[in-house]
Amino acid sequence: MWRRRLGALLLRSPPSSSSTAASSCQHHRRHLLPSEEPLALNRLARLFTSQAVSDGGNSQKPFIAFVLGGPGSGKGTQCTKIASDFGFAHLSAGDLLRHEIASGSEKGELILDIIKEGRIVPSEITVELIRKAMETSNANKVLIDGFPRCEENRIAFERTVGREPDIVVFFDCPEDEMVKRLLGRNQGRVDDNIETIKKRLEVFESLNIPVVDYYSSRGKVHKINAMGTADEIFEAVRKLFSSLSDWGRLAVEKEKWRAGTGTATQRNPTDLLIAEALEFLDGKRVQSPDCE
Ligand SMILES: Nc1ncnc2c1ncn2[C@@H]1O[C@H](COP(=O)(O)OP(=O)(O)O)[C@@H](O)[C@H]1O
Ligand SMILES: Nc1ccn([C@@H]2O[C@H](COP(=O)(O)OP(=O)(O)O)[C@@H](O)[C@H]2O)c(=O)n1
Ligand SMILES: [Mg+2]
Repeated sequence: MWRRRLGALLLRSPPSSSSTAASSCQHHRRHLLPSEEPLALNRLARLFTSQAVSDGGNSQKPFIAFVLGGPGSGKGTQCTKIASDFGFAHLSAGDLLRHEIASGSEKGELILDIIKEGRIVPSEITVELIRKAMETSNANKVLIDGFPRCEENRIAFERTVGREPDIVVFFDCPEDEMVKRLLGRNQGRVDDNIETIKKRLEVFESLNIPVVDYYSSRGKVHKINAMGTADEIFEAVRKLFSSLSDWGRLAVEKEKWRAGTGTATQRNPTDLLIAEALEFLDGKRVQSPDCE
């Protein structure tokens, strides 16, 4: 039985319902470059797991996922679900900016004017809000929702925080669907009107898609088709994060095994299981007679 379960786990391909941007992109095909290097899944998964089991959230180096997509593509909705099922802190750049407006600060007035016009707030303001929120949350896994919106955002983040994200999740949604969702959002937002929405869509195409292309060329983008119900979309999202978590556990076992717990003569069923995982992770096909 354990063998059958292991076989099923091992033979499952790496994230399947999402895809790296190199594969078909229904709504933004023309923008996305093929990945220059494949996503280093083992390394990524190991990092995901080691952060997930780190000691009480004191890690200095959280696992960072940027969550991108056009306005109304469902970033916020999906982030809430990921945070609740996978233990991420959810930092929404837009929410941080709106809190700053609500605080009545001088900066808040400038931010309000920019948001009303659908433009992008200066990077130093947004990056500083995100940096503080990361520090305060002290989380070991962080979703940064709606950021970076432009190359300037991206460069400012990487300079200030000193690193790139571990993955980028991109919600791919057709424009007419985004407009429909935004007009129905009904949260009293100053920017959910048709005039500002048009401007936001232009800004998305001209400034945000280049950021997706950049991370795509770095092999970091997982594209999710954002059409369907929120629950259907979350099934694809769940598979992506579950794969990272499953593969991460196997990678940890591999390291333990390599550290010397199993020799050929001492193998018990657990050692065999780990040996199979080892072979698979090393890129060899596992002979698993209990599975098809
Ligand atoms: N899959 C979906 N189908 C229909 N409506 C959705 C879906 N996902 C989110 N929504 C709704 O669309 C609006 C925009 O979603 P939101 O998560 O705020 O998107 P974003 O953060 O990308 O702007 C919200 O009113 C939300 O309830
Ligand atoms: N990185 C960011 C994120 C948001 N913003 C501003 O905040 C507005 C709302 O962002 P948001 O992420 O809440 O919007 P949605 O895409 O979720 O609808 C954007 O249109 C920008 O004006 C920004 O300037 N820089
Ligand atoms: Mg949002």
